[in-house]
Amino acid sequence: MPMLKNPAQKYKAFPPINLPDRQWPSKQITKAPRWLSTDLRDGNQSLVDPMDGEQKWKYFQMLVELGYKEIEVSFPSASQVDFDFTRRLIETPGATPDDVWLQVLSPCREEFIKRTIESLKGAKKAIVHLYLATSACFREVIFGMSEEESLALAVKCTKLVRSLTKDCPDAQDTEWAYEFSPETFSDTRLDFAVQICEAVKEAWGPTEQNPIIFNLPATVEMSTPNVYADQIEYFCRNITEREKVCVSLHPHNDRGCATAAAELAQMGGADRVEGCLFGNGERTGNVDLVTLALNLYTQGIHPNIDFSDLPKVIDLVEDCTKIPVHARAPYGGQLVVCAFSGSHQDAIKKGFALREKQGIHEDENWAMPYLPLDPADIGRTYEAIIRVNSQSGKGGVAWVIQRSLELDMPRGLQIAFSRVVQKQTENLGRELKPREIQALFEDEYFLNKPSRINLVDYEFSTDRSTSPAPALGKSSANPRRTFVGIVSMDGREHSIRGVGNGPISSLANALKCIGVELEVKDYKEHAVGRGRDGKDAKAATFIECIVGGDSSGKPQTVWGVGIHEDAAQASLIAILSAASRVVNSRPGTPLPIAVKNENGLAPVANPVNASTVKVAINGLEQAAENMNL
Ligand SMILES: CC(=O)SCCNC(=O)CCNC(=O)[C@H](O)C(C)(C)COP(=O)(O)OP(=O)(O)OC[C@H]1O[C@@H](n2cnc3c(N)ncnc32)[C@H](O)[C@@H]1OP(=O)(O)O
Ligand SMILES: CC(C)C(=O)C(=O)O
Repeated sequence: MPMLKNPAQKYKAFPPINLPDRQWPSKQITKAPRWLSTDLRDGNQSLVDPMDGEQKWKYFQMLVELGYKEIEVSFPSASQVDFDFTRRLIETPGATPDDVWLQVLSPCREEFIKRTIESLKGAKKAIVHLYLATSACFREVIFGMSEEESLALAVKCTKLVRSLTKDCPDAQDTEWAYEFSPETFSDTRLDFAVQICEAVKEAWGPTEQNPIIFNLPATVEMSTPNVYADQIEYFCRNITEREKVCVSLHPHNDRGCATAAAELAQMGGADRVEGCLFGNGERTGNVDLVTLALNLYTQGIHPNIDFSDLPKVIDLVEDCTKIPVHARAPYGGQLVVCAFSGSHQDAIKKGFALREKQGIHEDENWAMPYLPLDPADIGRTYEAIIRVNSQSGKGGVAWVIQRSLELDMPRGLQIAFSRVVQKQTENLGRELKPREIQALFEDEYFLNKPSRINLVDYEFSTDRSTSPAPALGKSSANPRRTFVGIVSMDGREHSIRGVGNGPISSLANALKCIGVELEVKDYKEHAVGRGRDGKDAKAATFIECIVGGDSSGKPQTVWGVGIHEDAAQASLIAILSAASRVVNSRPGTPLPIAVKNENGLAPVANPVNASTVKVAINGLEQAAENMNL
């Protein structure tokens, strides 16, 4: 059947509440409400496979650890599992902390109420919760009961609970509280909701110290959240002896507005909120207690619930409910602290850099583009924040390399490497994981494998008679340097020689002998790793080179990266990394090399083996001492 052309013939708009002097819109939430977790009741009753005793046990312990002080643990008259679970919580020494209230639910039926209260025998603190239909729809459809009959039943059952609990001489070991839910409050004539609660209040006889809980459920969410807030404010203003009443909310999420409804209704005067972690519960679920708590937290109000290790909570909830937390669920969803898109990544990276630069302590002043909460506060790692796919830009790639290798890439290198990543993400048609990006970087710049070109042995000499010329980062007073050495390329050794203003440029010049023409354009270095006393620190060098020209004759930019304990060696490695990339970019591998031995040095033909590599390293270490970059 198609959707109706005129839905008004079937569905009626929810009428607004006549409350012209409503106060809640200008109120602010300034403290955490009393929380009631109904994960083990409303959450559990809506699962495909309700939790068994062991799962409920684990879940209860987690709720206690998180800081919940009121927990609806069961519907004891419904099943033996629920009854036995309630008994286990009471009978197992230490299972229920002294400051935790066990709440149980029962319909307004005498035999069910008796069984329910039987399940609570010996509890330290217990809340008996009854519910009864009060809305016209529910009364008429479920019971065929008038308002008067409904009120009479509520009073009768409340008196029964009272006689079996706080008035019962045998039940004095327990501190009793009572909760009544007019169902569905949000669709009940407001004056009747107040009237039935007045009657129930009188029947129970609450005190200021032990107020009666009126839980006002949006059993089915039927209106915009402002209407619920109006209803709650109306109730709070009209119920008498307000100081003896705790007004509780129980929003469901049929319209997807449960969080907003709970927040606006607290502004309307409510004291307490019932819900489930990650919004589990009937149909679209109960209001999400995680969202509510962390919404408060990000307003600077501690919710009195500790979500420092949210991933652990998610694991247990998913394990017990068999319902995965949605990837986009507020705060907990896998993707909610991740940025894939370039501009988001760029903003977040800059935000973290600024925090570091300004020396802002991790516990202070959070002002981060796109991230309303510091992921570290809820046990989420920064590694997961920026993820790289084809929508990502240089900022995200740079973030990953920064966090994995501690390399602060120059902007030009970020741009160059992000093209490599982009190509790979498009080729694979998927996200690249940080370790894959790291591997791609190490591979691209020869950080974890030998370069195509390696130094076997070499030395520098200084020619003080040569007139000085400005060199990169050098004073013009520097003498000319000559590089003479042996490099291996694809297993063949070659003697090379070059001159320049310093070691970098003389090596670059020498590489012409093997057909690689590089002009060093820019050079940056920084320390990596902060070992004690800087001892374990390494130098990372980034060198930007201009290469002679591609087939169209256009000069190309090539970056090389070198990392070494010694800064001088790091820069030579960076040059070789750039040179190897030039060689790699040429068609055919290994290359037929046109060796230009312009200095008259004969190529050395023996291939590289382990011992020559060792010689190369020793040679580099020795040479470093003499180097003046
Ligand atoms: C909004 C909520 O979440 S309320 C909580 C809902 N949770 C549950 O229902 C889970 C546990 N429930 C159960 O195990 C069963 O429904 C039981 C044990 C409570 C009752 O089982 P049964 O007697 O077989 O009845 P059934 O499951 O068909 O429930 C409907 C009956 O409950 C009655 N009922 C519904 N709500 C209430 C209430 N608040 N007070 C009294 N009776 C009620 C209905 O009128 C109906 O009675 P009828 O059979 O005389 O017409
Ligand atoms: C029992 C009541 C509070 C309930 O679960 C509801 O109305 O949704």
